[in-house]
This record gives sequence, structure tokens and C-alpha cells, in this order.
Amino acid sequence: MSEVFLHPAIEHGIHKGVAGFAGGTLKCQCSVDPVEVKVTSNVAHNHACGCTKCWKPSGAAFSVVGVVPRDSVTVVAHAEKLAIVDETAAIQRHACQVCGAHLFGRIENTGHPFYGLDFIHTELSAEQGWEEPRFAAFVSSIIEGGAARPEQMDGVRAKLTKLGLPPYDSLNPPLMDAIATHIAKQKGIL
Ligand SMILES: N[C@@H](CCC(=O)N[C@@H](CSCO)C(=O)NCC(=O)O)C(=O)O
Ligand SMILES: [Zn+2]
Ligand SMILES: [Zn+2]
Repeated sequence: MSEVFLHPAIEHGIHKGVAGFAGGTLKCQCSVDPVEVKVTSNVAHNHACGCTKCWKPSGAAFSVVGVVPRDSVTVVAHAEKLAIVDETAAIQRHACQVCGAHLFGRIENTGHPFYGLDFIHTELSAEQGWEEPRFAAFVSSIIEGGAARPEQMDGVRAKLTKLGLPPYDSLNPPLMDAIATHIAKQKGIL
């Protein structure tokens, strides 16, 4: 199997974001009548994600995905092309039915630890300045998705580490702690 191509925005080095950057417009990959989504916030917790559910550009083993407040997200063109990929998933990904790009992923369960946040792919925006990806999540999942063989994983993790993206097989410790804290509060333990 050929070498694992991570993602166009990370494979050859990461561009740092710009302080104070306040959003942009995401466009799907259709050359005609693209879906457009206005985002009036910078992205947070931006990361490479190897899971099988996040949208990846063609040939990439990872997606690059982060979160914004859901009230900062508005579909401004061609909403009729959007459909939810999997209604049963925790993150309902609204994708263009023509080109397949995911414009935003929304959590409708008010009890979910990340309720209130939408997941977006900043590469769908022409604006520069979005906060850069800072870690890699669900790295082992790229085996599940068929992008890597198990024996390639040491190399993948070494490459991510060198790029400044510490690799994890779930989310990173701050996000895992936030999830656990939310659950402990729901149970009345905290
Ligand atoms: N091995 C599975 C893991 C999928 C998974 O749990 N993905 C996370 C992170 S997505 C963005 O970081 C998640 O929260 N999923 C909920 C959902 O996708 O609805 C796999 O690879 O499929
Ligand atoms: Zn499209
Ligand atoms: Zn994912």
C-alpha cells in the first residue's frame, strides 16, 4: 500500500491562524450553484480526525474539523442541496447531495456534552486565518476506514507528531475531560 496521505492542509505543514479572525463563508465543492454557509466565529478545537464519519477530501486519510457556536452558522445559498447523512448519529452532518462535502455537523441532543456547537471544515472557506488544527483524533480509525494498514500506523503517528499534531485514538485530553465532567455532572457526582 502506498504512503498514507494525511490531508492537503496538513501533509506539507500547517499554516497558523490569525488572532482575532472572526469567520468566513464555507462553500461546497460544486462548480455550479454551490451551497454556501456563513460562519461568524473563528473555529475552536480544530483537529485532524481519522474517524469514518467526518468528511475527508478525496485521497485524504483524515478530515480537518473543528467547532463553532451553532448560532454563528447560517446557510445563505442552496440549502435545497443539503441533506443529513445519518439522522441517528450524535453529530448530524448536513452534506451537499451533489458533491458530498459536509457543510456543518449539528448536535440536536440537548444532553450531549457538545450541544450548542456545530462541526465545520474550514478548508471549505477561501478566507485565511482560521485557527489551525492542533491535534489528531481517532487516529486508529483510519484502519477502519481503509486508509492505512496496521503496520503503517507507527509512521502515521510519527508524521503527525512531527507536524505538531499530537496523535490520540479518541479526542485530546482537554476534550475527553470536558466530556467526562459533563457526564459526572449529569450523574450528580460533581
Ligand atoms: N471508530 C469510530 C469513532 C467515531 C467517533 O466516535 N467520532 C467522534 C469524533 S468526530 C469529530 O471529532 C464522534 O464524536 N462521533 C459522533 C458522530 O460521529 O456522530 C469511527 O471511526 O467511526
Ligand atoms: Zn456541492
Ligand atoms: Zn470525526
